[in-house]
Amino acid sequence: MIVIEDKMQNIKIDEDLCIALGTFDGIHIGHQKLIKEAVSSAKSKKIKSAVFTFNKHPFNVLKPEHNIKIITDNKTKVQIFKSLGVDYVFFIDFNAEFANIMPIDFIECLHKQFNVKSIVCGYNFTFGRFGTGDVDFLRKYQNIYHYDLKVIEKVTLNNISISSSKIRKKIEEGKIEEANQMLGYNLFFYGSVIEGKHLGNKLGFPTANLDIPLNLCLRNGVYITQTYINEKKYPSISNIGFAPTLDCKERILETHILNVNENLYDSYVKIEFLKFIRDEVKFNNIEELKKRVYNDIYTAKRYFELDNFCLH
Ligand SMILES: Cc1cc2nc3c(=O)[nH]c(=O)nc-3n(C[C@H](O)[C@H](O)[C@H](O)COP(=O)(O)O)c2cc1C
Ligand SMILES: Nc1ncnc2c1ncn2[C@@H]1O[C@H](COP(=O)(O)OP(=O)(O)OP(=O)(O)O)[C@@H](O)[C@H]1O
Repeated sequence: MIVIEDKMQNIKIDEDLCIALGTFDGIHIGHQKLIKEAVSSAKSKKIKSAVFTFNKHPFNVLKPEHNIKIITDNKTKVQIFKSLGVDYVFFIDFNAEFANIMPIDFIECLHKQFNVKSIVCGYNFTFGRFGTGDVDFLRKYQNIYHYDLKVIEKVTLNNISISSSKIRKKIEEGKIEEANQMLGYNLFFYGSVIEGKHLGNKLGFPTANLDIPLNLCLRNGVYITQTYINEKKYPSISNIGFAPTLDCKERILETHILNVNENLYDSYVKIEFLKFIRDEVKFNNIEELKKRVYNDIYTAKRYFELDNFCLH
C-alpha cells in the first residue's frame, strides 16, 4: 500500500483509480462497507483502489473551538486500510484553502491529477465549499469527467445509522461495548512502551506505559483490555489519564498485563479496549490507590475467567 500525505495540488497519480471519499474517523462498519466496495470494484476493473482522506479532522480546521478528539490516529488508520486491501491512501492536508474549494474544481482535480475512473462514497457525503457538493452533484458530472459512481446506502445497527460522531459519543460515555459493535472491531491503539515512574512494580502491579497520541477521544479511566505483544494476546487492565493521585502532568496510557511480569521497554504493543470499569480517582494516599487497583485487577480476572480470581 502506498501512503501519500500532501496538499491536494501537489499530487499526481498516473495509474487509474477507484477512490473512496471521506474522513473515515473510526473506519466503522459503514466505512468498511464503502472501502471494501472500492477495493472489489477496483479489482474487477483492473485498476487501483484508493482512499482519499485528510491528515487532520476537517472539523478541527473549520471549527477549532470544538477541538474534536479523534477515534483513530493516522497510524492506526493506515493499519486498517492495509488490512482492507487498499492500494493507495491519500492524507490530504486539510487547510483553509482546501476547505474553500468549489465542488466542480474538486471533481476536476480528481479527474486530472488522480486519474479517477470510479468514485465510491456514502449516501450523505458532502464536499467542497460549505459542503455544497453532494451525491447529486457527483452524479451530474460523471459523464463529463468519465467516472462511474457507486453510492453506499445507509449502514445501520439495530435500526440506528452508524456514524463517527455517534461512536465518539459512546466512547466518551465509556460505552465501549456499544462503540465496538459500531466499529466492527475492538477499539485499539498502538504505542511504544516508555519508562514510567517505576512505582507500579513496587506496588505489586507493574505497568507498561505507552506513548499514544494526545488527541484521542478515550474517556480517562480504567478499562479491561487485551494487549498484543508480537501478535500474542494477553488479558490486561489499563488506565488512561493523569494518575491524579501522583499528579502526573501528561496524559498516559498504562497497561498491567495479568499474570505476566516481563520487561517490555521499547516493545511496540497494541491495546484493545473491551470494557470501561470506572473513572480515574484522586486517592488520599498510595495505599488507597493500591487497594483500588487490586480490586480492578480482580474485576478483570473475573471478566477473563482467569485462575481462581486470586488477588495476586
Ligand atoms: C488498573 C489501574 C488503575 C489505576 N487507577 C488510578 C486512579 O484511579 N487514580 C490514580 O491516580 N492512578 C491510577 N492508576 C495509575 C497508578 O497511579 C500508576 O499506575 C502507578 O502509580 C504506577 O505508575 P508507573 O507505571 O509510572 O510506575 C491506575 C493504574 C492502573 C494499572
Ligand atoms: N452509516 C453509513 N452508511 C454508509 N455510508 C456511510 C455511513 N457513515 C458514513 N458513510 C460514508 O462514509 C464516508 C466517510 O464519511 P465520514 O467520514 O463523514 O463518516 P461519518 O461516520 O458520517 O462521520 P460524522 O459522524 O463525523 O459525520 C462518506 O462517504 C459517508 O457518506
